Amino acid sequence: METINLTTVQTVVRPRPQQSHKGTFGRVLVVAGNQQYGGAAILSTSAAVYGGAGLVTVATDPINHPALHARLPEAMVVDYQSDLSALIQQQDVIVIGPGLGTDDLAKSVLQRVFAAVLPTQTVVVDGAAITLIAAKQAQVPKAQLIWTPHQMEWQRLSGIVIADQTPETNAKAAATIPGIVVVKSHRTQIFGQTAVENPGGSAAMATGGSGDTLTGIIAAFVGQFGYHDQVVQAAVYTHSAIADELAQSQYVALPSQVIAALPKFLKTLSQA
Ligand SMILES: NC(=O)C1=CN([C@@H]2O[C@H](COP(=O)(O)OP(=O)(O)OC[C@H]3O[C@@H](n4cnc5c(N)ncnc54)[C@H](O)[C@@H]3O)[C@@H](O)[C@H]2O)[C@@H](O)CC1
Ligand SMILES: Nc1ncnc2c1ncn2[C@@H]1O[C@H](COP(=O)(O)OP(=O)(O)O)[C@@H](O)[C@H]1O
Ligand SMILES: [Mg+2]
Repeated sequence: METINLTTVQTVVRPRPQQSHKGTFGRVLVVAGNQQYGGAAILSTSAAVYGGAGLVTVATDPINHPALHARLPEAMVVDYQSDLSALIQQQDVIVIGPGLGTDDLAKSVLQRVFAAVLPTQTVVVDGAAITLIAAKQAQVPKAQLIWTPHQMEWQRLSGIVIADQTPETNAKAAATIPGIVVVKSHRTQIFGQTAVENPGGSAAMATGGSGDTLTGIIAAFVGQFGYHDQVVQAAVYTHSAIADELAQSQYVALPSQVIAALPKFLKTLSQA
């Protein structure tokens, strides 16, 4: 399997056009975070903001609102149980699933969001959203989809047990699923028009919230650079390349540190 190539990443992340405004760089809605997993909502939303998305809103449980306002004043915050349909219409990218849970409330949020999504929008389907779809608790929406399962979620979605997940079996299963599939592991594989493996990342990333963070980076990249294989590849590469830099001097690469490093890393990439 070919690996993600740095030249591709540099082609995606270009300097920002000066004649621009916040609307130029994508509107992102993150639907995430139940009462237990507010951190997942904070990480995904922060990664979208620090990854350069122009306007970011998070729909989450009200218990998470004060923390979000305090940690991330750039983001707008709404109750995920409110009617989100008008808000959804305004978005370019919707992330759904990080820390959403799999109870009835999560199901109802997921079903209502999917019912409002437009075919021209990109939906990043992660975590609990994948688990619920795999359990046939929600239908796959007609949209530009990006799936980000870890190996256990991929097992649920594809039916391939982790021990049997190889580039060949994964590619075959991904071909039956609409959109781009990012099978996350210690060597993440990305299946779209092309199939590539991410050469980066390490055990320093094996800590809760790493995947939540990736969803926000992907959303920010699609919001700025469009829905393409190469854009998703660039997001996966960026996530692990920053963690690799941190891991040179740290035992763990904390997701919030990866997020904090995004603006500088992207500036350097854009100047290459
Ligand atoms: N701060 C927070 O609020 C956090 C919230 N989280 C949320 O918690 C929910 C449950 O997520 P989990 O992923 O823990 O639960 P899951 O039940 O989906 O999967 C975790 C299980 O899969 C196993 N596994 C095997 N291979 C794996 C691989 N390559 N990568 C990851 N796991 C692998 C793990 O050992 C574990 O037993 C998600 O919605 C997630 O977004 C987590 O992201 C942790 C942090
Ligand atoms: N040992 C490892 N080597 C490389 N990357 C890893 C390793 N462990 C985890 N990662 C990366 O960290 C992320 C974990 O995602 P996920 O399990 O969904 O995390 P969470 O749901 O806790 O946020 C993925 O991008 C995965 O590729
Ligand atoms: Mg996850």
